Amino acid sequence: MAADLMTAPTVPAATTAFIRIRDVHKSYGAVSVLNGISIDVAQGEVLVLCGPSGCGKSTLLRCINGLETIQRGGISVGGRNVETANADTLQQIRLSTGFVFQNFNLFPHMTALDNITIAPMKILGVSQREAVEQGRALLEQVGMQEKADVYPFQLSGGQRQRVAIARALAMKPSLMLFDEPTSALDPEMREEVLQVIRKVHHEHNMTMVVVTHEIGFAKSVASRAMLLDAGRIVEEAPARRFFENPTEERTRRFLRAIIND
Ligand SMILES: Nc1ncnc2c1ncn2[C@@H]1O[C@H](COP(=O)(O)OP(=O)(O)OP(=O)(O)O)[C@@H](O)[C@H]1O
Repeated sequence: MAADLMTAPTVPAATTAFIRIRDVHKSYGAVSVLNGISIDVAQGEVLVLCGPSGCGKSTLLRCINGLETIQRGGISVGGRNVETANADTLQQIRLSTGFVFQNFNLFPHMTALDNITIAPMKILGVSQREAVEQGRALLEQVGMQEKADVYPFQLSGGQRQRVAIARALAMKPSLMLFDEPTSALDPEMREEVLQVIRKVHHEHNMTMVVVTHEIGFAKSVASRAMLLDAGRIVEEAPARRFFENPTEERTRRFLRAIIND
């Protein structure tokens, strides 16, 4: 017994990487966009990704769920290798990853509720009754229960984004990727969407990678933050330290620029 205890692994479960990114290189033709990115994200961790326009943030998100192929390196999600995955595995990785975009991408001809129920019914084979029940519960979770039968054009930007988050959650993802989810919104609407993301993380302990320049949000939710510049990691640190006391001059300059923006 004592010997077992002494030889028991000492690495805590929390350090197990849910996303493992190793030396990733990605280019579009002759243009190198990601130049050797390596980072792990643990289960339940929130990683905030920031950096100047064109530095490769969206490309990295798309590589994580296999929407883009990489030229070198490796990415695994939940123990599944993305770059060597066959079509079935790739489909599983994508289905278990919720992707929330800057511009919502809701189906304009469908109500809020139909936007949420369509994929679980068509892709997962969930019955209409169950999908509607679950859809209404998700609308309630994002504070949109009154708007189930309303079309996207009748909603504010913040409300559309909350429906988009509920739609992603309807697929019961184990990972959520957010690509600048609040940058198309005015300040008041930003806060309502950020609250919903905080709540989702809190209630589901979901692993998240969030491209955002919302410092207050990042400090309150993110475990870690990272600055990308020209496809390279400039700095990666616990979120509070990253935003309050960064090591790199490039990070300090970037943070000053977004604060003054
Ligand atoms: N499909 C594509 N084909 C060719 N070049 C692309 C493609 N997608 C992105 N790029 C280029 O890759 C670079 C990185 O783009 P990406 O969208 O990842 O940057 P970003 O950091 O998310 O920028 P932003 O903050 O402006 O959204 C840019 O120079 C962009 O023009």
